[in-house]
Amino acid sequence: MDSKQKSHQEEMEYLKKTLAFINHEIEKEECSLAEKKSDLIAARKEMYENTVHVSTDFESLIDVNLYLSQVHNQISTFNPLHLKKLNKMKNSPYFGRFDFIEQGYSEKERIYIGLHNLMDKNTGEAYVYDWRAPISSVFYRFEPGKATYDTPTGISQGDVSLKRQYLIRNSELKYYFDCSVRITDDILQEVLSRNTSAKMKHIIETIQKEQDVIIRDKDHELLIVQGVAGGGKTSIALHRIAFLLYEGLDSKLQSNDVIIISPNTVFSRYISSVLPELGEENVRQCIFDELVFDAFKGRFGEETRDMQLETLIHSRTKTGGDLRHQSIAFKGSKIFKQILDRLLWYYAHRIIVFDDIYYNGEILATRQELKTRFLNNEMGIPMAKQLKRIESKLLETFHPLQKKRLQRLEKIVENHKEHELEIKSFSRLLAIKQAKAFRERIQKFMLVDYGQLYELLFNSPGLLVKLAHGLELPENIEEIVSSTRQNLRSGQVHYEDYTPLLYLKLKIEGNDLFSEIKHVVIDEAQDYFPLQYEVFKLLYKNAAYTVLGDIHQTMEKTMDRSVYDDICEIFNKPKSAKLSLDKGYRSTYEINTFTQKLLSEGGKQNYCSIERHGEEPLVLYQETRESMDKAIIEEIAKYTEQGYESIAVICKTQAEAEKVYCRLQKSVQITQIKPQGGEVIKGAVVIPSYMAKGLEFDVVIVYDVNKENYASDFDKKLLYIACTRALHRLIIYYQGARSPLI
Ligand SMILES: Nc1ncnc2c1ncn2[C@@H]1O[C@H](COP(=O)(O)OP(=O)(O)OP(=O)(O)O)[C@@H](O)[C@H]1O
Repeated sequence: MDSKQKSHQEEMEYLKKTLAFINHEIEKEECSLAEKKSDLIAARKEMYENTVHVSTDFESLIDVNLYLSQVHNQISTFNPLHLKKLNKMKNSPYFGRFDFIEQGYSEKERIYIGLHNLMDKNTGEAYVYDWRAPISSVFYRFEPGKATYDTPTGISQGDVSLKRQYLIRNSELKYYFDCSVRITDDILQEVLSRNTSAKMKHIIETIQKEQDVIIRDKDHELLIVQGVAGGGKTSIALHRIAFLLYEGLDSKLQSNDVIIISPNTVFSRYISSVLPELGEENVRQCIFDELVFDAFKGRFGEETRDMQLETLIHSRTKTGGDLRHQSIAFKGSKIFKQILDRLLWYYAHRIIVFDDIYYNGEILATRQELKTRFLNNEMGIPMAKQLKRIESKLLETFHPLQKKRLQRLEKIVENHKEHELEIKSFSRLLAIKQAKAFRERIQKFMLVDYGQLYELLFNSPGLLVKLAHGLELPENIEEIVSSTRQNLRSGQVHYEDYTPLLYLKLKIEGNDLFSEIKHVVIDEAQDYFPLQYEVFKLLYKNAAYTVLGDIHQTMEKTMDRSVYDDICEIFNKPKSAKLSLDKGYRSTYEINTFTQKLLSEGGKQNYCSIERHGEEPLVLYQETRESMDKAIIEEIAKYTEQGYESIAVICKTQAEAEKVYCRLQKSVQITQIKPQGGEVIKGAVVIPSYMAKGLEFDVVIVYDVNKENYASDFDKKLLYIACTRALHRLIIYYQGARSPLI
């Protein structure tokens, strides 16, 4: 037997042995779950038989409670998660191996890497190591030769003598091969050439070295990643969460302690399967719109981000379009944050007018005392809370006086003939009325409202400009102020006003929510303005942050890398790092080459494409809208027949998508992706460009890229986002004159 055959035989034996162990564990786990289930049923039955079902008697409620807590305990031990993990491992127990001789030892260890740890607790034999275990990092980071990895007690060194990859499916070894330098070879090529699915998939078998560095980073409280389109940012974010949950087992980091801020709900649904696939519970996901709407409790919030973008796209050619753009940029800027801070100062120092507080002829506090108490806020308590404290203190001194006041009122009433017979009741009535008036008098200057304060900024002539003294304002600030004033007066609060409103609310009222959040992941970071980051900081005060974005995928604004400096400055974490990902994994080489040309000269980036080849993108002319529809219908049929699983017709706006959908659906099976819809992104879909952000499709057909539709820089960005969604095929249609952007 030659060494190759011997090695093959060894691998087959190892797989057999591992599978036998997994089957044994599955059997054990099934028995244990069955036992727990019958105990649970018995406990419920016992509770049902031994307790009353309707009662007002306290004793019997205590009884019910005792039984209930027993049932709850049993429910909490009934956890099928481990069984699920084992079943996944049965399908594919591991995907990699390396042989390692730890420094100071002579024995070579075979380290097999898979989805989860698999260890025989009786013998201590480790069949498989979890891909997140410290030693597994060697697989992702080193070629054969010297290698190191972090352990809780320091850095371990050793020698890697072999590195091997496997494809095991349905418990069968399909193939394996030895790899040396990087995992960019056959398996990666094979994975990337597959068709996409309706849900995002995990990438643990082919994580690249530079991606692994980000996933396993534990040293930074703020990690910023600038990555090209398709560079794996979202994938990395999710794998990083899985890693942190694994690492955090000791520090009790749980899925509830982590939150992902996603660009929209379609995207949230798209990524929702990755963590469960990795055997972790899903973490909370939230979009910025939800954050503000929840905070405003229905007071503001008719316009969504999608609606804002639609308006911006449509208003390009209309008067006022530019003003809206400038207003959005200004209201999200660092300068506007400074103005809001000054507004808060101005309100506290100049606007709140305290009164002397009298009751029953005694002075409880002079206006000066109240003001000093209010401004002497060394602990930085939020304004509303500080006022509440002062109010409580005043009420504390007021309460004992109420009795005295009543006695005094009784005396006064006694002297009034018409109330002779009802001295007590009438005096009490008077006392209640006066107490109410007293409270109202205090509350007049104790209540501070963020909405009214925001209005004041735009309603008081010259106030904003005065507060902006020394700051650089946009040229058309007067127009921005007057249009905002008009909007606010007519009850229209635009999406760009939400962030400043929320900022004021959080500053004034403070925030006790989300204190449990320990890690925040912000994906599509380029979509947010500095003021939104200020809001994140106020919301998730104690959290660490992973921020991932691509400055080339902004929509309504232009951006450069300095945005990441702003983010660092805002979060102000002692340990932060900025990393880049320059390699695009999503699209073929030909599509990547095409999309890079869409970036404007100044916006060119270091870009490196994966060497996966496919057909050149097509730019096709159609004479009429009807012929364009017909051609698209034919393309969808053709690509569906060729086995492509997801085909997107990307339109510029929701309005255009709506119309295209209505026409196409008469001839072809197609779904329209709507902002709040629950559609699965599979088969053929119609979607507006901005909603396609973060998603990917086997085939992308961009609809009507003509001179009118795609002309401005803003349009160019939408076009870039649309085209970079394609994995295998990109087709661009236009009717009339071709857009100068392509
Ligand atoms: N190491 C990898 N192995 C296999 N596939 C990968 C790897 N890295 C990225 N991919 C694949 O590349 C595609 C793009 O990844 P992802 O969506 O995470 O990128 P992104 O940077 O968030 O893209 P965008 O900013 O354009 O939305 C996905 O299909 C993902 O599975």
